[in-house]
Amino acid sequence: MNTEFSLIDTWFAPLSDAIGDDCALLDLAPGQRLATSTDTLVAGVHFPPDASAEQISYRAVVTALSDLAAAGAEPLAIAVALTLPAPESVWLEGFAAGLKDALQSQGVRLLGGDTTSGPLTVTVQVFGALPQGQGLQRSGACAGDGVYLSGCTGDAAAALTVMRGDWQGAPEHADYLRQCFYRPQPRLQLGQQLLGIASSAIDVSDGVVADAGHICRASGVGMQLQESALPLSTALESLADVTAAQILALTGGDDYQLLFTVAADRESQVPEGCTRIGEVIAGAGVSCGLELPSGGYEHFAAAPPRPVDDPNVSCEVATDADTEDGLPLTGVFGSWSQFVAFGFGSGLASKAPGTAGTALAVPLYLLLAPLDLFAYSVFIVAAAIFGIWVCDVASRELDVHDHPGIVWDEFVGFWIAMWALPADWPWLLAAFVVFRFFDILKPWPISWCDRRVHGGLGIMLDDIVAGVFTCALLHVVILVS
Ligand SMILES: Nc1ncnc2c1ncn2[C@@H]1O[C@H](COP(=O)(O)OP(=O)(O)O)[C@@H](O)[C@H]1O
Ligand SMILES: Cc1ncc(C[n+]2csc(CCOP(=O)(O)OP(=O)(O)O)c2C)c(N)n1
Ligand SMILES: [Mg+2]
Repeated sequence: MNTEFSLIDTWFAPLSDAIGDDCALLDLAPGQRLATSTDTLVAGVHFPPDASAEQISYRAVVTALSDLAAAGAEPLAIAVALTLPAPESVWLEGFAAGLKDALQSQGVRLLGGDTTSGPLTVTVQVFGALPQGQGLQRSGACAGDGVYLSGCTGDAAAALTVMRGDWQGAPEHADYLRQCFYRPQPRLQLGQQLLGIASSAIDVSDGVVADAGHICRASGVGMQLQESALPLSTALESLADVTAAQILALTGGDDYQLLFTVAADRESQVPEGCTRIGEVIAGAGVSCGLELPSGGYEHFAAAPPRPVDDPNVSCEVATDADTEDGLPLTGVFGSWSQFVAFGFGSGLASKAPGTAGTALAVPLYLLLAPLDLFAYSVFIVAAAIFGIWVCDVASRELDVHDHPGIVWDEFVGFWIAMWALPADWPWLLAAFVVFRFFDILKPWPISWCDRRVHGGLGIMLDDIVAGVFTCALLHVVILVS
């Protein structure tokens, strides 16, 4: 009978010489650093409920090890916590076989774990070693660095659609895609090779754009990605619509490739097989030629993005709306708050939406310029308070924080910049240039507002401060000249 302890003795103890005590002891060589990380997989959330036990355990181990790859650490050992509804021997045999396969193929020891009854859930903690003082992190990317991707993305997300029965288009690729989902290769060797080369790194679990966003937030930078540079597998290329394939490669998670940045003088050292897909820029957020309505997978998000419904036609992230250049128009114009937050459409510019929004703020300013200073001040305060609310509503509706197309903040920032300045062209031009300078380069404390303040206030505050700085600077110019 499979009770808790007999189950452990039967299925897990044979896989390890460290099992049996309250704690496992792991010796590290002198001068080494421990890298450790924990990840949980839940049936129905991380893998289809009908996945085999062998597929589940193998995938749980390799996806958890992927975090060591992202740190550049050498994998040493893992611990596995298993929650399962019933201790069925056949299932446990499969689970132990997948676990053994993963331990052997990845060269790690099983240190121990925990076994409980409940809904099927697998948690894997991984332990790795790094040379003293080294380790790749999400922070460290600098403007001018190249953005690189190891291998192809989008395949695991496409696999999910195949498994759901939503994609019949490419039966010859079905096995390849299933392998991508259930047996991703954690890029452990590549991660170690990147120590001393990459300025930042992350593994792609949530999706390229979402994970690029994690690097941007941790590093205080922005990224410009080129969708045409994305490597696509033959399976993904077989999608009739190349834009749908690119959106899948940008937003589909579960691929466990590495996304990393490299300073210009090290780019020649980037190992083969990695593709330059963009550049780190000053500012914040990730942009690309395609407007993506969602930033990738996030637990508890109102509607987690499902990659493809019918890839031969289009991509789900774009199918719930009439699209133009991949942008869901109903997503933007479906509510008046989005229409306003997107600067009456000016924020839809595919290049430099912030600058496009500021450009529209200029003629709007000319309409306001006849107001006396008191009325103008009241208007700006009202526009700022209204902006906090409307940007919050729009970003919640779109499920993207600080979408680059939201430019009401640029309107208000520019109007603040022009406060009490002469309404003629030299000053308009000066305010435009200086405001864009502050808003794009985000010197402290603008960068702090951008990263640390959230919601509608977070969207507005950095532009308000940039506007105040611009205004102050131009008034100093008036005083001294
Ligand atoms: N419940 C938690 N308690 C403590 N730290 C957590 C918890 N959940 C996530 N974290 C930490 O938050 C960070 C981001 O988590 P996550 O995005 O899941 O990373 P990853 O993609 O590498 O698994 C990691 O440093 C992780 O250790
Ligand atoms: C059945 C099923 N539906 C949807 C997905 C897609 N999915 C679920 S969680 C996730 C993101 C990665 O999981 P998370 O727990 O965030 O991993 P971490 O980033 O912590 O490594 C993705 C893309 C999936 N893997 N399986
Ligand atoms: Mg995690």
